[in-house]
Amino acid sequence: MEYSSDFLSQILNSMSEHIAVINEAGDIKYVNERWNAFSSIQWDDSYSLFGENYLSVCDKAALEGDEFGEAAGKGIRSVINQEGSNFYLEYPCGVNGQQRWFMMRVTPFELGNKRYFVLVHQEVTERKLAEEKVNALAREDSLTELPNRRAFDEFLTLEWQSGCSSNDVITLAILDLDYFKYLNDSYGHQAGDMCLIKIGKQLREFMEGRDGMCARYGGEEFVIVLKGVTLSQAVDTLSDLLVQIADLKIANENAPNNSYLTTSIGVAQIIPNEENRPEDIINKADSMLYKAKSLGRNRIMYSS
Ligand SMILES: Nc1nc2c(ncn2[C@@H]2O[C@H](COP(=O)(O)OP(=O)(O)OP(=O)(O)O)[C@@H](O)[C@H]2O)c(=O)[nH]1
Repeated sequence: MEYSSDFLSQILNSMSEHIAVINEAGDIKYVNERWNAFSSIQWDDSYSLFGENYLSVCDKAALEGDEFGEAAGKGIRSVINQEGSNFYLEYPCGVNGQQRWFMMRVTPFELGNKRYFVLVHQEVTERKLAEEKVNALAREDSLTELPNRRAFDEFLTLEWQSGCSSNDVITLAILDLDYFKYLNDSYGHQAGDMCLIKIGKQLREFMEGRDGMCARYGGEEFVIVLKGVTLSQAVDTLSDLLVQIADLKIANENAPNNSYLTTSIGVAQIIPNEENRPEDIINKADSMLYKAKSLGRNRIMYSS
């Protein structure tokens, strides 16, 4: 069955993707209506790039510091030079002041001994936003809405990497609520949950204006990373936090040490280097926490 060029062009124009075809030199030889419509929103009514060289457009963007322009130019050239059979790239694009995401796919074809390349730009904003949401949820503790252990591990690993070159000291505090089991047993799991939410709020407030992060490490354990502070500054400020938590006067009347909830804190400080690892500061702070617990709780112990 033969198709007229009108028939084929109607099909291409009915597609929601923005389609352009370039030759081996990168010259744009065809664009569909969606491409034109999108170009007119992005630039102006008359400009569609038709007749221009797409590789030059990418190179120009790259020169202006656009990393996606650079990646697009490299990827398209890799297909033209037959280093890869196809290429795709997801990239952000501001449209009417809104951030949108697109995926560009490059696929080659041959016609009359000439090689051409189809560039298909498909909008993927909805999927990208959904992915961002899932990623954010995977790093958040659903009860306290604090970053969770995964987020903390990622943060500490990144800080360690940058600390290895900057030689900046990292302070880690591990907080463990005292006799929390008694609180649960006395007032129920629901009350325990409410208490963890309150502690989460307190830690968020504590971190305001400070460089670092706090997270729920698990159960009734929380972590705080502080940057740019000396050990004595960290101990002073964390001692205040210890008092603030006690001042919440969360009832824990059956606890062996106090009639309201207290916390124990272990603090450690390390300058990251090639020989040490994030686990080292965790282990150090953890052993300080153990010491604080064994010395009677409701206290802070630290190690440089
Ligand atoms: N309500 C509530 N309880 C939790 C949650 N996660 C952990 N817990 C409770 O936290 C308690 C921790 O108990 P333990 O590890 O014995 O520690 P503790 O009673 O705080 O005693 P010390 O740490 O030795 O001072 C357990 O009763 C857990 O069930 C949570 O998300 N919600």
